[in-house]
Amino acid sequence: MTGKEPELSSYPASLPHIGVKICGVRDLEALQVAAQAGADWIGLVFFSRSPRYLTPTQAAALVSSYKGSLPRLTGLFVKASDETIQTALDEIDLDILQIYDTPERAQAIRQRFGKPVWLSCAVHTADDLPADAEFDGYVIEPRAPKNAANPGGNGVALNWSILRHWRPTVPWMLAGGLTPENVGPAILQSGAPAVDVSSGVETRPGEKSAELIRNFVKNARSAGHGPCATIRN
Ligand SMILES: O=C(O)c1ccccc1NCC(=O)[C@H](O)[C@H](O)COP(=O)(O)O
Repeated sequence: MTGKEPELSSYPASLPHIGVKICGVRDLEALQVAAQAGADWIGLVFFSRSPRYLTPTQAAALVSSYKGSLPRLTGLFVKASDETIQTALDEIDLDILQIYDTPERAQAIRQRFGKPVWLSCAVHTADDLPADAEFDGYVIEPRAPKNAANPGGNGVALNWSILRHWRPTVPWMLAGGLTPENVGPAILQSGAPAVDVSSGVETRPGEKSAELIRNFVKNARSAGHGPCATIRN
């Protein structure tokens, strides 16, 4: 596909609840549990250095082995070439492309593939928050630690309060270091309309826990009944 504007509304501006993305899903149990717990998106990591990596063929097989109603499928790409993205799309019908790259490159990907693009933004202070741009969503994450092999999935948390008064016109979600225990305070302190988790629902890198996924979704949704989250939705 070339030069197409994305048609899908990929994001939760209209969701009646706090949006939840379970990222780095690699097996059928995690997919089932996430879907049945009510996750809005699952993330599939197409970056070979990640412990959550799936080849496009593996990802397609995983998704087609689940017979229930699927959350939206988000594919994660790090500094990926058009060819890498096209290879994934040839195998699996991703709803959203989550891009770790420059805004310019992410914009080019959006135009090239005609899919909604979420730009992953590495943030340390409020000055790092992105200005409004032509994206379908932002994933706001902490900067990766200096020695990290991957730009995300590191279990490191942001100072959530820097987001409290941020009002982008583009929908966004909070990621980084979230767990079933801290997701409620994170939503209330940041005002995030949606949250994204990977290592916080794992027993070790790449191994998702059914119990932690269920608790994460439940606690995120409960936090959504608070006054701060109501304002944001
Ligand atoms: O999860 C990975 O291994 C990964 C690799 C390369 C790019 C992104 C990756 N993960 C992104 C995410 O899972 C989330 O967007 C986010 O960073 C949450 O991570 P965590 O702190 O582990 O909850």
